[in-house]
Amino acid sequence: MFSPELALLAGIAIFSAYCVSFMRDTKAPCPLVHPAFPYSAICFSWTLYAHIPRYYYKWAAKYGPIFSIKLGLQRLIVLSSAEVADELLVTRSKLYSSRPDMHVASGLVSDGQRMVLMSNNREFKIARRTVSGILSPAPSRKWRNMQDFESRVILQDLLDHADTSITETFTEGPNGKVPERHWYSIFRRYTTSVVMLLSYGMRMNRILDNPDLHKVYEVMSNFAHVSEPGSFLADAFPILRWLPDILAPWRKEGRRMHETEMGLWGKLLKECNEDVTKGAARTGFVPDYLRARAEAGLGELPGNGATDDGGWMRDKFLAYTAASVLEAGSDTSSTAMFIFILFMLNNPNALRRAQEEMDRVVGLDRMPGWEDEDRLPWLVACIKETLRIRPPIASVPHAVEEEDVYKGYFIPTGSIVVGNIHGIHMDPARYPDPFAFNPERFYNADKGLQCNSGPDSQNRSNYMFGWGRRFCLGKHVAEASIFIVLSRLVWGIDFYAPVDTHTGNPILPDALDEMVYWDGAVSPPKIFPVGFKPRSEKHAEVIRRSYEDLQEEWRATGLPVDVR
Ligand code: HEM
Repeated sequence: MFSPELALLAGIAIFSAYCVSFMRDTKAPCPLVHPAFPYSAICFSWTLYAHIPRYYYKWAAKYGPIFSIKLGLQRLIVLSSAEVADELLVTRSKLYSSRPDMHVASGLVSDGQRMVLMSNNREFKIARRTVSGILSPAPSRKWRNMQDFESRVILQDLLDHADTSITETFTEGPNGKVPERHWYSIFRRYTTSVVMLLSYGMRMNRILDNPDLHKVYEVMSNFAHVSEPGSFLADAFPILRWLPDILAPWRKEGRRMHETEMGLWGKLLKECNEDVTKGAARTGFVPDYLRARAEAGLGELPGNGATDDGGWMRDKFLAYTAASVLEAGSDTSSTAMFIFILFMLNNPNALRRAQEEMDRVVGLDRMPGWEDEDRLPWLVACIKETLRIRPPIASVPHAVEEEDVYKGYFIPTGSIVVGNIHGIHMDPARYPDPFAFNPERFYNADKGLQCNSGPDSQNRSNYMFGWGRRFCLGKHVAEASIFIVLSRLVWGIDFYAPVDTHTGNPILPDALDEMVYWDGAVSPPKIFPVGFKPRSEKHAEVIRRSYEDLQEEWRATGLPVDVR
């Protein structure tokens, strides 16, 4: 996204070098100013702009729980202690619940209809309320049936996959594309299928030769790319938005991407509406919504936004709200799973202890279920520690709707306020010896994964789901997925890294090395080879039988069987 703006770079680089500095304010004494800030020079190169989030937690260690950076005309305030983030993003959430103005990603690419990027306006509140209706604690349990089914598919897929990721050479595709035969694709199919089921009542029943799945990944990957901070100068310098088309290549590109997205999200909605009109028994957020809308006499409702009367979402708004659920729920959850596998391989004693606990509590004859969660405290502690030490999302931007003063710091309207999740998780006051992978800090025989991850601001084991009025809507679905998939993995599958034939050591990325992870809002580890085999013949038999039975269960629900 950098190249279309090259022509403008030279002049703007000089301007930005001037602009990139720690915040200077006139209204209040501003201890946020660090004139000696050594990183200003780095920011001279605009290409490094997008990489800034990876430095937040390091800067927090140096500059404290609240500091600010000025990037172009944007002011970024980074919150790196749980107390400060809770105070501003939760207690004062009335002021801090908007999103930064992303001209290209939100305005051009999403036509202003993408919920996750919306400011705290009427449309956003309508979307959030509607989506809560399917994702809050009670309704989210309804999807557990599908999470159970899809997690059984993962186990069979991993057995079939075996050493493929070790014996074949895989390289990461463009835009972080995952090769479809790599083991990452098995977990990604699961998470994408779960969100497709709950959004549209559709499943992704195959990985290979599945253009629909690839289309979803392509659109999600493009969107992730355009919504990264620093992708477009027009986001940071609003004056550029006035340039004519010939000098504003991002405009054409943004509109083109909007057409591509509507080719997917708009098409899914249209097909769903046709099914619902024909009386198909499809269930999920969108089909259920369309049925309710039709019953209210609004079968046809093209256009953007919501109706004045009743607040019914029009078609494009509905399509993008479902897209937001798909985008927010897919790669986030699979990233948590990849990170768990990486840390467990780096900490074999912790993994062994989790397997021993599993054998004691669950045994060989059946897979674990959610009812076992409270009886698997060591596994739960390992998952919690993984999510603490390397959250799938490192930071989230909110925007300030009205100026505010906090402990003498003046916070102007429009500032971007970043909840530095990774920084908070590395706060030694909260988590002593934060760089040590130590599940003991969460080991508690009485509590399951569901405990303490929010939104209760006083008592949280992690901050990966964000804060306040923008707190992740999919927390319950995500935690249920993470537990069911990882518990079944630990129960039934031995996973291992390839071994260096000369040294006899495992070939494994260092889970604590920053360079091992992709940049971006969601940052999974770069692909790495892992092999999978059943922990015993008995485990293999249970997995195979469960997979065969499952095909009948899919038929009974009217959903397509797995195709391999
Ligand atoms: C491990 C998995 C997940 C993580 C780490 C995660 C994390 C987050 C974070 C950090 C935010 C922004 C919070 C803020 O601005 O303060 C968010 C928002 C959101 N998440 Fe999740 N999420 C996950 C899974 C899911 C799932 C499975 C779904 C849906 C089924 C989902 C739906 C959403 C939605 C719709 C939003 C937008 C909320 C808004 O803008 O108001 N997430 N998530």
